[in-house]
Amino acid sequence: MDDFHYRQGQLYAEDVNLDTLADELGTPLYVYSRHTFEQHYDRIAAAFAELDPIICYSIKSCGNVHICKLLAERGAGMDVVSGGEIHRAQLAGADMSKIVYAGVGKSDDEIRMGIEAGIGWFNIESEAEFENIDAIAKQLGKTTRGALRVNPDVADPRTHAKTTTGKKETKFGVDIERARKFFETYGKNEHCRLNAIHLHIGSPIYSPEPYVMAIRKALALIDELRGQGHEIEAIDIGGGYAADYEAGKSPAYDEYAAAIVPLLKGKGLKVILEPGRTIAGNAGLLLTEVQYRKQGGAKQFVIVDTGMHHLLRPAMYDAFHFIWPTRVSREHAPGPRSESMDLPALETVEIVGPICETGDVLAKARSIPPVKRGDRLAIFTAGAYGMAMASNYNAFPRPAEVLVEGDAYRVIRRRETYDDLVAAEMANVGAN
Ligand SMILES: Cc1ncc(COP(=O)(O)O)c(C=O)c1O
Ligand SMILES: N[C@@H](CCCC[NH3+])C(=O)O
Repeated sequence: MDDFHYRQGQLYAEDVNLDTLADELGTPLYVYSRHTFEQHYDRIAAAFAELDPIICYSIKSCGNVHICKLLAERGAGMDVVSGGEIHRAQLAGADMSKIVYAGVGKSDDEIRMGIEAGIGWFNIESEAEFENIDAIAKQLGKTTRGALRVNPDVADPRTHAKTTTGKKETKFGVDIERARKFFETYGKNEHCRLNAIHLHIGSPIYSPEPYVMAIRKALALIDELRGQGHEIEAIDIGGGYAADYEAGKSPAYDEYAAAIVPLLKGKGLKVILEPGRTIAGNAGLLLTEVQYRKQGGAKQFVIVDTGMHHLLRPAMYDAFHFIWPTRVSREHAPGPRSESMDLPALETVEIVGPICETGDVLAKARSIPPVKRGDRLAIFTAGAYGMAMASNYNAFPRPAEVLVEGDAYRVIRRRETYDDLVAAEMANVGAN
């Protein structure tokens, strides 16, 4: 059974009734299922088991320390993109040798932090960055490892322009031609040993084909480099595996694995994966309460107590999130989650938040069962890039996060207060 499911018309996370939870903890509230996190991690590990990969959970998708900890305890490494994420991984007790660190703008302090922590690989995005890492390692009297991020110039046509990273014209990585020169120039440097290739082509990638094309290009490059005497130990194939925003739209892990594993088997390469969304997406939802109803022209607005400040994806990428009340009548017990649900007595509404932006829309022209002030709605598949991208815009405190474990739950991040909003500003108040 899905960990988020309806029983007699009431929404549960595992064995916890979400209306009762909202009565206790208030809304807006991010709710995660521990079981879903564990299942997703275990399933992706099982699908790729033949390769014995390092699965580096991409912290940026949902970085709560408690979540990182439960995945680290299952053996996950971590994919990080900043010093702050290294800090989170350290607090979660992750094995530092299983940390990969990507990002085009790593600062000197962050590089030092990574080297001193003993991370597995820096995923290197440019020549200037490589030189800097090598120089800093030398100053510290240490060695580290580098994986060159190669931009294979492939993309999934269904991936939003703002989240595709595998095309030539993005800021990420270097193209294959430059990669050859990169190894020629830096392949023998000692302080940062360049011995791996990194790919990350975008997110979400809805079919295995773009991975296959990218990996084929990377393997051809690795053959060439090995032919020239370079030792290549690892290939990091990145993240991007889809989550079920709408039922049945994303491939199962086995489908990705069936296409990818045969390409990489027996190649003498340590394989690294960086899944984020596919582990966290369906493991979380955002609970919200209807504040008001309002008519505007021909539109019926349902105004809720959350919005783009807590879940930016609809405003930023026109992303679809299935939204449904926490209490429904039998006829509205949700069937397949999709944009076009053919059920009786639905109402077409705009679900909007309280932010002073016209773009603060969670769902446009969406059919849902009729709701009134005080009813609660669940915004599904919000575990990835939900709380992680939340802000305090308009000085709204961010929601609490709660982790459900069977019939129990733990608040893993308390709700912010108004004092939290100004805490970092208070030190010098009155000092000028
Ligand atoms: C380098 C890198 N690795 C991994 C990920 C995780 O992607 P996803 O959450 O889609 O698996 C991202 C984000 O897209 C990324 O930039
Ligand atoms: N943040 C994005 C995707 C980009 C992932 C980071 N490279 C999302 O919500 O879907």
